[in-house]
Amino acid sequence: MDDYLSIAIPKGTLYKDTIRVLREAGLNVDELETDSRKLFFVNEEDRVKYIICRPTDIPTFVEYGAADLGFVGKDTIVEQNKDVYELLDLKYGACRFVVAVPEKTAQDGQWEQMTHARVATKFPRVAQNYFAAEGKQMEIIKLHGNIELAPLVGLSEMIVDIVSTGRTLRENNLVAVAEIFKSTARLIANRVSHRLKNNRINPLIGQLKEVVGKLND
Ligand SMILES: Nc1ncnc2c1ncn2[C@@H]1O[C@H](COP(=O)(O)OP(=O)(O)OP(=O)(O)O)[C@@H](O)[C@H]1O
Ligand SMILES: O=P(O)(O)OC[C@H]1O[C@H](OP(=O)(O)OP(=O)(O)O)[C@H](O)[C@@H]1O
Repeated sequence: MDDYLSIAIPKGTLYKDTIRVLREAGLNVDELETDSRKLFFVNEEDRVKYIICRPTDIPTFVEYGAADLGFVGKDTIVEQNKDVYELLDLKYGACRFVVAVPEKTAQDGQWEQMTHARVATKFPRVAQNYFAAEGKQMEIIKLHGNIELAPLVGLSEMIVDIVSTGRTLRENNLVAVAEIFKSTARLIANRVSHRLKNNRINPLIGQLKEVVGKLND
């Protein structure tokens, strides 16, 4: 194990806020702000390696130790249930897991009687656990995106998905009928790195805590 700290950064929705908190925590992230297609950067001065990943792959990189640390949504952590250590709630990337149904189904209360409906989702474990706890045996249909499409075209009766502003649901005539849990971005660590690189990781956690505290004042 070398003395570099490797950090997995999610592309997409969480990218900008992640870069921002790292910069404010004192790291030089200039290279990550260029319009580049490079997926791996090394900053020799900070002795940090940056790995640019798909958000859903972050827990895998961290679990295997390809990255010591990762930034990822709580939704993804819960869904994947990997053997990683959750260190910090970063507060940004706020969204909610909901069950949503077509407006009409919500209005006539039909969805509450449904015990064997089809549920489209990107998060089968979350959906399965939720409905099991409700005593409902739904058929979970795994999709990889644009989940809101499923009820519109008859693929499913309902969906389990994350909602932030609610715009996507509204524009597709869907209504949230139950909240499963709230999610924000988290800092996760590989279990071995967390022990062996604590001299690098602990100061960064301290800095990040301060940054997150300030951003939420
Ligand atoms: N609309 C949103 N508002 C706030 N946070 C969101 C929103 N959508 C997603 N997130 C958060 O950002 C994380 C990454 O979402 P993003 O849409 O960038 O990637 P993805 O398409 O889900 O991942 P992948 O490309 O690996 O399938 C989510 O897991 C969630 O925590
Ligand atoms: O409430 P809103 O602010 O409209 O945001 C919610 C949307 O954001 C996420 O989609 P994402 O952009 O991750 O795309 P995806 O459908 O491919 O997962 C989520 O799956 C919703 O579709």
